[in-house]
Amino acid sequence: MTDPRLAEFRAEIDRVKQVVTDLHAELPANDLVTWTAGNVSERVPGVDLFVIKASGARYHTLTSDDMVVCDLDGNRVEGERKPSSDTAAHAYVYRAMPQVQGVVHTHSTYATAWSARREPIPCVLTMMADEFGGDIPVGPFALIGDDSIGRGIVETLRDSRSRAVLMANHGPFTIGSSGLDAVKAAVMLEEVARTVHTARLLGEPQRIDQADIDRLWDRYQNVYGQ
Ligand SMILES: O=C(CO)[C@@H](O)[C@H](O)COP(=O)(O)O
Repeated sequence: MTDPRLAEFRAEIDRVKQVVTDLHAELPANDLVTWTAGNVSERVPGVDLFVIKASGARYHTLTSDDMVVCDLDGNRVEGERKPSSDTAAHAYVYRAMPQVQGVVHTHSTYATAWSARREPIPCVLTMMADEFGGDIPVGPFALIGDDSIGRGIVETLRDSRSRAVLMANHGPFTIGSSGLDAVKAAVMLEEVARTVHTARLLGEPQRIDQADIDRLWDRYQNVYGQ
C-alpha cells in the first residue's frame, strides 16, 4: 500500500531528492569519500520523512532515482533500491534531535585517522572555534546496521556545540540545519583535521583559551556574515 504522505508532499519530496543528489556530488568533489563510501540525508520539511542515497550507489552516476525516501524509523517508503547501510543511524539522529535537518557521513582521510586514534581534535584554530565551538569530540565504537551508531552520534553531540563527531575506528558524521550545512561541517572538519595533524608534525599546537573560544564562537554564530 502506498504511503499517502508521498502524494501529499510530492513536490517537497522531489525537491529534497534533487537537493540530496546534488549534495552527494560535494563529497567526491571535496575529496571526502572513496568509491561508494559515505552518504548524505536531509529531512523533508513538514513530514516525518527523509531522503538518503541508495546503498552502494556510485557517485559519478548518481541521479534522484538513486534517492530513497524513508520514515524516521529508517523504513523505506519510496525507492527501487535499499537505502544506505547507515539509514538507521541517520533515522536515530532525526528522531532524537528534531532541530537537525541534515546528516552526513564520510571517510575523509584526516578526520578518519583521528577517529582511528580515538583522539578528539583539540581546538587550536580560530576556524575550529568559529565552526565547531571547541574540540571535535570522539564517539563510541559501534557496529553498523542498527541504532548503535546513531545512538553514539546523539550521545556525543546532544550537549555539544560541535556539528561533527569522530566515530571511533569508523569515521566522521556531521549534522546541520540543512543538508548543505552538514556537508559544510564535513568539509571544514577535514580541513581542520589535516591542519592540526600537520601542526603536530612540527610540534605541539596550543589550545585556545576557553574564554577566547567562547568569544570566537559567539561572533561567528551571531555576527559573521549577517
Ligand atoms: O561506513 C560504511 C561502511 O563501513 C558505509 O557508510 C559506507 O561508507 C557507505 O555505505 P552505503 O551508504 O553505500 O550503504
